Amino acid sequence: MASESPKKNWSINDFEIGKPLGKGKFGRVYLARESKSKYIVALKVIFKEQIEKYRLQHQLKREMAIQTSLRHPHVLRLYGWFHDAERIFLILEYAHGGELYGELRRAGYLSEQQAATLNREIEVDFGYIASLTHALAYCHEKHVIHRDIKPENLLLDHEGRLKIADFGWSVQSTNKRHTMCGTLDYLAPEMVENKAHDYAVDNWTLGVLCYEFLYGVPPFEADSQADTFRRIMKVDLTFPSTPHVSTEAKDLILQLLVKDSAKRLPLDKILKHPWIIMNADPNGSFPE
Ligand SMILES: COCCOc1ccc2cc1OCC(=O)N(C)CCCNCc1c[nH]c3ncnc(c13)N2
Repeated sequence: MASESPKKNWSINDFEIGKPLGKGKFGRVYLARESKSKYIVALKVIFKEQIEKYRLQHQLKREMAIQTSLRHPHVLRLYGWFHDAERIFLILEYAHGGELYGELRRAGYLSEQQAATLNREIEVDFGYIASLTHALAYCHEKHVIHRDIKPENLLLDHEGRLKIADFGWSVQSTNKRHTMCGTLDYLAPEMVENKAHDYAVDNWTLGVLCYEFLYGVPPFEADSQADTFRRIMKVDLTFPSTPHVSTEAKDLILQLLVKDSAKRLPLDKILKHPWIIMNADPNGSFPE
């Protein structure tokens, strides 16, 4: 849409607003249609008062500049934005399948194929960990660390392909970062300690998500944030004795949930890990 047409000064009058798609920390997301082209989009409405209250103007500007510049099949497109007196509107690619979170909660946990590389139902290779790894490798190449990957920021398109949304906490990494952000469950030890951190925080989060896809709960879940904090700092990781999780899956998780960020399995090695290979399409089509 916006990528075809010349840059336009959009306004809310250019869109017909549809059903709400969900509510995030700073705004709601709506289904919407651009009136002339009938192009379906998601419109995220953020109240300026909220952004000003938490002094997040610069962060939001950085997030929008980052997400506009990213072009990857597993990164949700930000086509453009506009604002009025009270609100900022983000014009986004619409993910018809909604949040991966919903699918995980409905299923309880995912099969190893779906989590790793392949979803047999649609015979299309876009398993979540492989897709996420490709998307993160692309972001890291562009010096972007996401830092806030969690199931509610992972969306599914109409074919069930994963799309990462909400780069709200992402940063252009020039040097080690010192900003505290996000919920604790998915944060690496160096993040929860608010220490210097770099790209490897996203590798840690991949390990957390891999565990949660397979067991249905994040690895360091606890009754209080303080206890989650303690479990992350100790890397207090246990694997429930369930038959459906292979030794290879546990090996990959153990190679990602490593306290020393320099020792976490690099993204290119994840795609060559036996668990990814053994779950790849038996017809040999390797993950993208
Ligand atoms: C600063 O903001 C940067 C952009 O953040 C987002 C862009 C698009 C989003 C969600 C984003 O942030 C997270 C958030 O607002 N929620 C968790 C609540 C809504 C969940 N979306 C549900 C949803 C369903 N089909 C969709 N198609 C496209 N985008 C969607 C959704 N959501």
